[in-house]
Amino acid sequence: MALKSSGCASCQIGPSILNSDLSCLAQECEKLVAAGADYLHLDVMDGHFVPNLTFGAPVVKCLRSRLPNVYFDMHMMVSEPEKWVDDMCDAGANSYVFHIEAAKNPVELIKLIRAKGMEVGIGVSPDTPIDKVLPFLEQVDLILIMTVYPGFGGQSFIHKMMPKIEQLRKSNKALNIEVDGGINKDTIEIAAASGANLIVAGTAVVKADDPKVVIELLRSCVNKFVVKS
Ligand SMILES: O=C(CO)[C@@H](O)[C@H](O)COP(=O)(O)O
Ligand SMILES: [Fe+2]
Repeated sequence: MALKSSGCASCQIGPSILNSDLSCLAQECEKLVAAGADYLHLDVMDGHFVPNLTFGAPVVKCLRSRLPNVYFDMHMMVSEPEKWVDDMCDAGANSYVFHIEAAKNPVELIKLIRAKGMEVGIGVSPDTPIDKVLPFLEQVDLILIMTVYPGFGGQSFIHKMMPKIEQLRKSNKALNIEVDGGINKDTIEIAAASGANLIVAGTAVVKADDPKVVIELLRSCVNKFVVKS
């Protein structure tokens, strides 16, 4: 799988492993892939940009050895995103999504990530206006719109982020717009109708009795809107 858009923003479902059983992460990842995940969304937190810690490149490297063909979408909730580009690339990351709030020089950072052969995304926290990323749309593979405050899984979806997604979709039909936070069977419709096509879902998928059913439900909902756009 690759995120690169080929003229239309196709639906892809990327479960977040943040709330899975971290004592057996590789099996949890394998389970999600078997359930139909298109990619895995890996949340890296540094305890500084966000008030939580998760994991870094060594864990990603171990997962890569167990899951050689799965796309790893790195959501880098870190204060110094330029610092981890090489390590994440060497560990086997496919995309590198930094937060606009943390980037001192977004243009240079985009170049650095591209030079390492990874796809590039920019994340936007809830309090950040969408205007901050508009200058970079042509240079990136995806924009990640946070629909919770970054830092923890299992939070409630913030509906008032939808105008950001609508504005992006209006400006570009082919842009990959990733939505992250509080996505479940009740919130997917509004996120998809607003224009999101890359769907991150943590709790709703990993805590489900049958993750496959939830992934299929999310996909069929998004596809209704992707086909129409
Ligand atoms: O980046 C984050 C949180 O900071 C997310 O990726 C969440 O981990 C998604 O989990 P749910 O909100 O779906 O439980
Ligand atoms: Fe995330």
